[in-house]
Amino acid sequence: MTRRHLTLLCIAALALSWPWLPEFTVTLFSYIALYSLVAAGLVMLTGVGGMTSFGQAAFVAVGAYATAWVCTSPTAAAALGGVVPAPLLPWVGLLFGLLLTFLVAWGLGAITLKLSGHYLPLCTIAWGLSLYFLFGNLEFLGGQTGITGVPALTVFGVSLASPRALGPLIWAVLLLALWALHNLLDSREGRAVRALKSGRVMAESMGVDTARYRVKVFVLAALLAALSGWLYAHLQRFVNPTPFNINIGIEYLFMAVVGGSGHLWGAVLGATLITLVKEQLQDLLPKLLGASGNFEVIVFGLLMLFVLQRFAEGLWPTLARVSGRFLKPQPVKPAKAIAALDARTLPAAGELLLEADRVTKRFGGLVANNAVAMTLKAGEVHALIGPNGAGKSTFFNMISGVDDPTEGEVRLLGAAMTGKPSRDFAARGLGRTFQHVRLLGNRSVLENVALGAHRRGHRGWIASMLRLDRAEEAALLAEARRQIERCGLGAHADAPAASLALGQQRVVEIARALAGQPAALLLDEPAAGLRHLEKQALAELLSQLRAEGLGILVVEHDMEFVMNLADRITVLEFGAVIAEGTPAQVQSNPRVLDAYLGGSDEEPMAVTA
Ligand SMILES: Nc1ncnc2c1ncn2[C@@H]1O[C@H](COP(=O)(O)OP(=O)(O)OP(=O)(O)O)[C@@H](O)[C@H]1O
Repeated sequence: MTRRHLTLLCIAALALSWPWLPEFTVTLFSYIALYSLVAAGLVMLTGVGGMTSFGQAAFVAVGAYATAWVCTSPTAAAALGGVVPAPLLPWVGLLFGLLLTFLVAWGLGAITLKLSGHYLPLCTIAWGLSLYFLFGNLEFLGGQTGITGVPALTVFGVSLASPRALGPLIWAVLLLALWALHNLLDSREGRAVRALKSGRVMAESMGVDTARYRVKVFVLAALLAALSGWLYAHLQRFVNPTPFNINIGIEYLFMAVVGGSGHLWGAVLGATLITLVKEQLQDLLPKLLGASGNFEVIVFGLLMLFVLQRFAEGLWPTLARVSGRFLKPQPVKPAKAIAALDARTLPAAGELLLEADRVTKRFGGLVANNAVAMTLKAGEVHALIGPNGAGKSTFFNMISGVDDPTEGEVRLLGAAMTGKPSRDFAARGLGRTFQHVRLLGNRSVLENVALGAHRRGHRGWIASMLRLDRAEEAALLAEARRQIERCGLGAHADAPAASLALGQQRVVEIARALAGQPAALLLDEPAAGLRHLEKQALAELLSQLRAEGLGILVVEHDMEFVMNLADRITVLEFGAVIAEGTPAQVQSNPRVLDAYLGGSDEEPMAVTA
């Protein structure tokens, strides 16, 4: 039995037993599905996208209040001109709620998602509280009393007035949402969302518009919360502000984190556990202690501490590991059609790729780069060397769009790039690696490398969710596998990136850059951490890429590696270029010897040719 079979079996068991389950259990299961829907949005936002939100309860409220108002308010009835039949009003409420949520979430996201660190979670608390108090204070929404008389949902003339009747719809919505989210995560767009967690610089360098993706994930999570709110309003048949306060927002986050915030099924597991444990504690503790009070909150808090201490990634990964021992792996179906990916015509050897024209960078009074001029041509390896603190990384940032020069200009394939973000550099043909490896450690090498080809595909979120992107996805994965094999890591393609040695991870970064089909490749200390034979293999790979016409700029401390590989070398000291030329010219340059050895009388640079 595979994991998919087990999932289908559980769903079938729940569906078949539904008519015979006690009323109380049916209600409990319906609420579990409602909570799971919000928690699944939080998995996408927090676990996958790396943005913590305590304020999701407010979006549940938007969905719930929107439909309650549309279905009960005379103003809404007048606005609809009395033409919408009563059974259709909840569906108008759904559309209205989703639209409102979309606008509110887009607005809030555009303002707050630029914040990093603890500022973003604090902001989510702030707007979570604001929206909660807003609902409680608006007269037309019934103030603290709320709105009563919310009608039951009607589907094809059948009234879903009881939890037993509405529950199957709630579960169907949840399962459909999980299916769509699973598909999204298993796609080019999902990889881009995952990349958000490892920081703006890496994702942007792969061509991902991080600001846009952050807002999109935020809106998606908010829409799922609003959908839950809509179902909640028609299950409960009244709404008031209490279930949408900040405590509940924190509880939703707990559900995602306890279940496993990086896993969609973790949301369902977390929602189930927390709902059941709370329920049991509320019953059990007063009996045990012989007094009434909110004791369950105290025990609940302690249980949370225990779970998070023992299972930092939530319970789902452990459950999946244990169950994996008894389940067969899911067979991988080969994709039917291979779509063509975007391909660029690479410049001819000798053509100018990258040009830094008197690039200066000042940090306050410190001049990290002082009018640095440098070029990179197709079909050459150009090395940038210099002692620690010489300004190499700063320059690397200038020519890759991570930072803007204070003065001077950077041109890529003839286009002025100053002030443009890294993703525009990637789009124009620049691939790069990082001094400190930036991979998605728990994703496979294949997925990491496929991220490098992000810009070469086009299918969007909806196509990904509906699995209409399979041909393109197969092409992206095939391209990633080709680059992995080209870099000599074929045997590791399906292993998690973090399981590889550091040297191999650096090569994975090169494969990832190559997947974007760059014309210019910038490598930040590619030989660091590599053993002798690995360095030889890397040098061979880079020589081969040079022969194919790529222009390669290497920032490197390993002089033997540089001198044996580079065609030209630029030497930086105190932010300025002190020498430029062939390895032989640079090795015999007195200023270079001075910079490295503190005096030209000393031994020449320890380099073997
Ligand atoms: N964001 C920053 N703010 C202030 N100073 C900075 C910043 N980034 C770099 N510097 C300073 O600029 C100078 C050049 O640093 P940079 O990291 O570019 O050198 P490097 O040649 O890459 O050094 P290493 O080989 O050790 O990586 C250093 O004095 C550094 O302290």
